[in-house]
Amino acid sequence: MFIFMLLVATGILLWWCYSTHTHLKKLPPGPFPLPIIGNLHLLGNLPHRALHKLSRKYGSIMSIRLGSINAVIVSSPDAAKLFLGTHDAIFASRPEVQLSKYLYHGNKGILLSEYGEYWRNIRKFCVTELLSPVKINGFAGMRKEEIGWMVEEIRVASMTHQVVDLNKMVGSLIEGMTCRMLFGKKNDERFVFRRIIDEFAVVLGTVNLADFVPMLQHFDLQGLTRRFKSLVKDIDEMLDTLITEHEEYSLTRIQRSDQMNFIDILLSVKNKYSVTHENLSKTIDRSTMKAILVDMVAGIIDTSKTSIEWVLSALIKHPRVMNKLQKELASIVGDKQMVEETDLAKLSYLHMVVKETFRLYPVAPLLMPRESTEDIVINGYYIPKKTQVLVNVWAFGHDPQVWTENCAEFLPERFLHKEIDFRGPGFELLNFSAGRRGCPAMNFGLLNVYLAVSNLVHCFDWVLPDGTSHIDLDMNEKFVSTMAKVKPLLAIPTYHMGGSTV
Ligand code: HEM
Repeated sequence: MFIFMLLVATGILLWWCYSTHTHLKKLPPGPFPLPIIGNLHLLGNLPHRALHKLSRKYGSIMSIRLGSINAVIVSSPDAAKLFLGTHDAIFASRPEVQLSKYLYHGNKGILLSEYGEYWRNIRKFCVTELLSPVKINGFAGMRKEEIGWMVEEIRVASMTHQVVDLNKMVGSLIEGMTCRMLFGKKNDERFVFRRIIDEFAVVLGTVNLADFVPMLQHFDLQGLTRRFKSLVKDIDEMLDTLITEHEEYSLTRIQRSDQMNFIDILLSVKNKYSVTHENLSKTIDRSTMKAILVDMVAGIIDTSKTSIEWVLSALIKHPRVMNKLQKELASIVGDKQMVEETDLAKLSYLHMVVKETFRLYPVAPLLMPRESTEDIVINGYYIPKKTQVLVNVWAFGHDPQVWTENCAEFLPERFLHKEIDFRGPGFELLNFSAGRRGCPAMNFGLLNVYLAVSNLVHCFDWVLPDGTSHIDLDMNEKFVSTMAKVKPLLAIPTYHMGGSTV
């Protein structure tokens, strides 16, 4: 009898172990991986589109293998809610990449640091000391000046009906504003900011195969290690010189807090007690300062300039929407020559236009990779520790189940009387991501976009060169450090003065 009972108990135990085990091991469905490269060959030049296509077959939580890395692709707002909402803490880390070893001074910044105490402190520090509304408002005068110069440059070009390269024009605006905010100046004959920033964008945007197939790290087949080293040397040299100058200069002047750039602020809080950086007082050293400044350059420039170019392109492509926005601007801004930051909250149609553009043309279509720090079961699927998670917001924006059958249409009015926003409560518009790791500068990012777009549309009418019809404007995208237009936006301006054409 005892032996019989023992056998039954053992049987039950084995069955329980087996069923639990198989339940836990049920990975999300996905395409069959090849040896070494896994599914890398399926991604193509536009991975957000390729992954969207695959997710139609395998579902909104899909497994994929990127070289030797396990990844999960999340392709619907409901699924995103599980990963970036309900279980955000487990997916709040970043995978280790080769770039951070060289560029981020041993992961001393926010962007690529792993989740933990250091990242928490440095993020809190940046949000409070650098990116707070008060600090960002302190640069309003500088932004107004830069926008004014850009408008004047385009006004002069309009007098001779010149074609304006809006990609370059907006790029210079954002770079100028960023360099002044970070370093206190935008030109320095010793460094070519533009060259360093451009190279940085290329390096950030290149998919480094060695991150997925580690054995390739020894060969540097793409020449990226060489480029990382040379770039980091240039950046270090530039930032070291600028920081030393600020240190020397700050000894000889009394600064007003509204005139302090980011280097000034970082130097002023270094070694001082503050509730926001209590735990950091020992760690805000020169390399941390450099890592933070590099993060800011990476966070601001490409995202802002690419977003602005997409919004302008969408407006030129859709004259009805452009007209309606110009009317809104005329009614709110009136005869004033320029749109001011205080006008922006009243421009509700502008907000809808930006949402609609971000839905169809997200600059970060796969957000930024996250990595799980624990094993977890989600929707019945086992997701092992150290799985990479990519959230395909491009797929959300093109899903008729989320936006109805007219989802391919550019229709800002779809947001009228709807509670859909970048801030939630839903996960439909996830361009700035969500949860602990979500973009810490969303309001500032949107401010740059609203300000540049509203002024370019209030001050000018735009037509395409060579008699090209708006219908033929090329809206194709490429996947680089951001999702950018393949062809830069070129257009001919006509100047407006207080709403009337000059
Ligand atoms: C249109 C503008 C912008 C867009 C669309 C955007 C989007 C994003 C996205 C998708 C992430 C990844 C979040 C995640 O992993 O969940 C991110 C992170 C980040 N962004 Fe932005 N961003 C913008 C502007 C800015 C600006 C202006 C700054 C800086 C001043 C900035 C600084 C950062 C930083 C530091 C992170 C890393 C956060 C972390 O890892 O904890 N971004 N952003």
